[in-house]
Order: sequence, then structure tokens, then C-alpha cells
Amino acid sequence: IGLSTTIAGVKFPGCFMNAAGALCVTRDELLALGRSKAGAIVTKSMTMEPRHGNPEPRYYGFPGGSINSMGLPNLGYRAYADLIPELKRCGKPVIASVAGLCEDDFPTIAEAINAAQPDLIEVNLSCPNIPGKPQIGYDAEASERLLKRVRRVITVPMGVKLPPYFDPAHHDAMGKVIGRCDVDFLNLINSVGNGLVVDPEREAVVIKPKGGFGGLGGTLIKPVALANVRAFYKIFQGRIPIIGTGGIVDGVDAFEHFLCGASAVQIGTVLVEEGLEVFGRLETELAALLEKKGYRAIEDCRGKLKEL
Ligand SMILES: C=Cc1c(C(=O)O)[nH]c(=O)[nH]c1=O
Repeated sequence: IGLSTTIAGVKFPGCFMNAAGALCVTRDELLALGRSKAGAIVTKSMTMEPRHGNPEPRYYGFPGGSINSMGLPNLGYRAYADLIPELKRCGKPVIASVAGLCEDDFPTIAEAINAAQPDLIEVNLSCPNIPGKPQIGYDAEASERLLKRVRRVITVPMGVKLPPYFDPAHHDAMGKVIGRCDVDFLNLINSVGNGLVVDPEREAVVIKPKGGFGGLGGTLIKPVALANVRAFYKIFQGRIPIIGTGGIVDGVDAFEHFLCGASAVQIGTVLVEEGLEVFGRLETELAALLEKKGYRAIEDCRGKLKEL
């Protein structure tokens, strides 16, 4: 069973990759991803200047998932632009994740990182952890304005990392925006923003930033992730490839994302908790599952979710 896939004309040797943010901030982390069985290298979302990020503890894993308020720790876009040629020599696609602290940052960073020619650029409209900054992805007009400015300066495939939406009216509104911005792929979803995890023993929050509020990931968000993959897959009738992210812990979870319409999947919490060996486990599990079900490749099951 081949687990390779193609997104916007770019061939991925494997369908599993890290989610931006998971083990991908430093040169060593990115090169380790290059040596691992990951099907791609995805950078941490980058900003104009290097950032330490929020005070620790800022990540907490627990049975069922994780909560984080990292605060965009990254090396700054210039460092990643310098790294991209070396990362591309690892023999798998390099996805540069672009963020910013304000709207004007995005086209500036995108133009500079495009010059380094990553295989794809992923525009992150969904960071939930910048104190005082609402997620751009929840503002349709701002999203459209930003994506059009970024599209003009990017010559490689451009994708969008969106937050979860919880109302079909929002799926439709964002679908219209995406349809007008010449987007090459979608990545659904980012963490479920501003959850709160409490430690009843200590009677305290578990992360320091924002009074303990942070983005939720892991198993508990899988139904939300699947709903968003399915909603946008149906809106675009499979014509815009989707990377499914959220709640993938084993091969069956990845299969569910493919059934809902994903062409590739990203992992965050399970990668942080288990380490780079998780890629081998997930590939083994998915290949066995597809074999058992009689599918020869991912595209044979993509979008085949049955309704009752
Ligand atoms: C880019 C910042 C993000 C962060 C962060 O750096 O706090 N955490 C997330 O769960 N998603 C993000 O998009």
C-alpha cells in the first residue's frame, strides 16, 4: 500500500506530517523531521522578528488531548528563509507556515519566504494565543483582504490554516472567501481556541499564559476537525485539496480524516507526546487498515464517507 499523496501538484512521499508548531521551531528539530518518516517538513508559524513566546508552563498534555498557549515562539522569517534550501535537500516537501502579529506582516513575510522557494506556503489565520489579538480566521473580511495581498506575492502553492468553525453559516461564509482568493489547499483545523483545563488537586489552571486559556488539541477535538474537513470538502466538491489536522492518534483516526475528504494529515499533540517514532507507527497502522478494507491507496477512500 502506497501512502504517498499529492497536494496542489506537489508529491508527498508519505501522508503524515507534523502540524506547524509541533517539534518544528529550531534547525535541529526541522532536520530531525527531515530524517524521520514524516512525509514533509512543516515549519513553526513565523513572524517578523524572533520570539521567545509566552511564559511557561505553556503546554500541557493530558489523557484525551492537550492545551497550549505557546505565543508563537519562532526564529523569525529570515532564519527560516535561510534554512529552507537545506531543508529541501532532505528529499521531502517543505511547507513554510506564515503568521504575523498584524495584517501587514503577512505579505512582507510571505514575499520574503517565497524567494526561498519552499514547496508550499501555509498562511496561518488561526493563532488563538496572541494576547489581545482575535483570530483572523474568524473575521471573513480581514481574511479575504489578507489572503489577496499574500496571493499576489507568492509564486508557490498557497494554503490556508483555518480555525474550527461551529456553524454551517460560517463554513459557507469562509468558503466564499476561499473561493475568491485562488487558494491551492486548505489545512483544517488549528487548535480549538481558548479552552480551559483545570487541575482539581491543585485547584489551579495548568498553563500560565492568559489565565490558563489555550488552544485545545488531541483526541477530544477529532469530531470538530472531521466536521470542518467534511464541510469544506463538500463546499468545494473535492476540488481544493485538504490537509486534515486534529485528533489523529492512530491509523484509524487518519482513515476517518481521509473518508471525510482529506488528502493528507498532520499531527500535533500525538507527535509532541510520542516523538518522531510516531510516524512509523501511524504508517503501519494505516497501511494495515487500508489493506484489510481492500483499498489500494488513499485516493480510493478519500471523501467516501457514507451518509445514512
Ligand atoms: C501560530 C500560533 C499558534 C499557537 C501558538 O504559538 O501559541 N498555538 C496553536 O495551537 N496554534 C497556533 O496557530
